[in-house]
Amino acid sequence: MIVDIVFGFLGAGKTTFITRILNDWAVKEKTVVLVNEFGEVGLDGELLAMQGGNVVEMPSGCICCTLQADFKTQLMDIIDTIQPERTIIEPTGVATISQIRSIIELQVFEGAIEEINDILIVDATGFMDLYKANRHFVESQIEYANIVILNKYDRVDKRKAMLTRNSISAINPGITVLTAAFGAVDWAEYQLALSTVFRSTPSIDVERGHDHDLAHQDRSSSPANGRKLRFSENQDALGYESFGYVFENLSFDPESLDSFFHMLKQEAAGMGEIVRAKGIFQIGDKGVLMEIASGELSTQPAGQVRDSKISVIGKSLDRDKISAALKQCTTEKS
Ligand SMILES: Nc1nc2c(ncn2[C@@H]2O[C@H](COP(=O)(O)OP(=O)(O)OP(=O)(O)O)[C@@H](O)[C@H]2O)c(=O)[nH]1
Repeated sequence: MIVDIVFGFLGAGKTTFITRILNDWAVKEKTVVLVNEFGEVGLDGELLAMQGGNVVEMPSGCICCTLQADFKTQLMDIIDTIQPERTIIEPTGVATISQIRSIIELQVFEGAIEEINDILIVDATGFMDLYKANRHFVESQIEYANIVILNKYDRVDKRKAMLTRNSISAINPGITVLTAAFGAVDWAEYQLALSTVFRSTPSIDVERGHDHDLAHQDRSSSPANGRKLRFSENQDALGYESFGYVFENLSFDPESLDSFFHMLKQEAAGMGEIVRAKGIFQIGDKGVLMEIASGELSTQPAGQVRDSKISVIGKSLDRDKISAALKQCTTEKS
């Protein structure tokens, strides 16, 4: 089995790239996608399953620290029961890649896993700011990567693109950097880059990147507002906190939702510093996916939605304000 670890910061485009692998590269049948999300309220698994992917979800924790044992068991289970040719792992946007590698490289997987590819998705629009704010985290990601996909290339000018490329090369000289918009790489170029990777043990100090004692503390998980609204929250060592809601049997008003997401995006609205937000909502008999990533709001149809849900990640989140504003967007399902 080949294992592809598709990692990268929150909202960089990991799910978008994996969707490309499944749809454009025609590897769907023999591939399992193992998804681990930052917040307890996960959406990526559902979105990938909508694409017809064979998805295994590991929400509420991080496979690089709190869920290490579960991750090992899950991987063994996938190998024993599904026997795929390829397993694509999408860790949380704040995961430490070296910890994930150390599990996959355990003796118990010897013989079952022939190749491990570390594919880093970089958001070209936000890389320089992220690097300034979290230097060690970014350096460890780039030093561990076999290949970097510089995504969101459609949203940067030539100067910024060049600056970002140069910074990546300065951290890991010789690493292949492929550019992409919406994860669309040239598969021949991609495969060639992976086949020529020199697989050595990275020389980074793994303890630098991520404090595992502090990482992803689950602060509480309590039911709120009865049957219709389930609430959960989570905190990470990089300083990001997350919380989410699952809305059972509620429909949403599209205009109120649109205003809510516009407000969420503006720090001045007092809801906190939002790094990532994504939600799928039922609007009448339709579903809609609304997201904030790299400061951009996007909305697209999402097919049939079972339960509406939202996950918000950022700093200094005002949960009361956010949840009050969200409640204003709901309507009873007819
Ligand atoms: N303009 C632009 N938007 C993109 C591109 N790639 C992804 N997006 C959008 O960026 C947002 C985040 O993409 P995802 O693929 O969900 O990112 P992710 O890394 O899986 O996000 P998390 O799992 O939440 O960390 C979505 O709204 C995508 O449609 C791109 O190349 N250009």
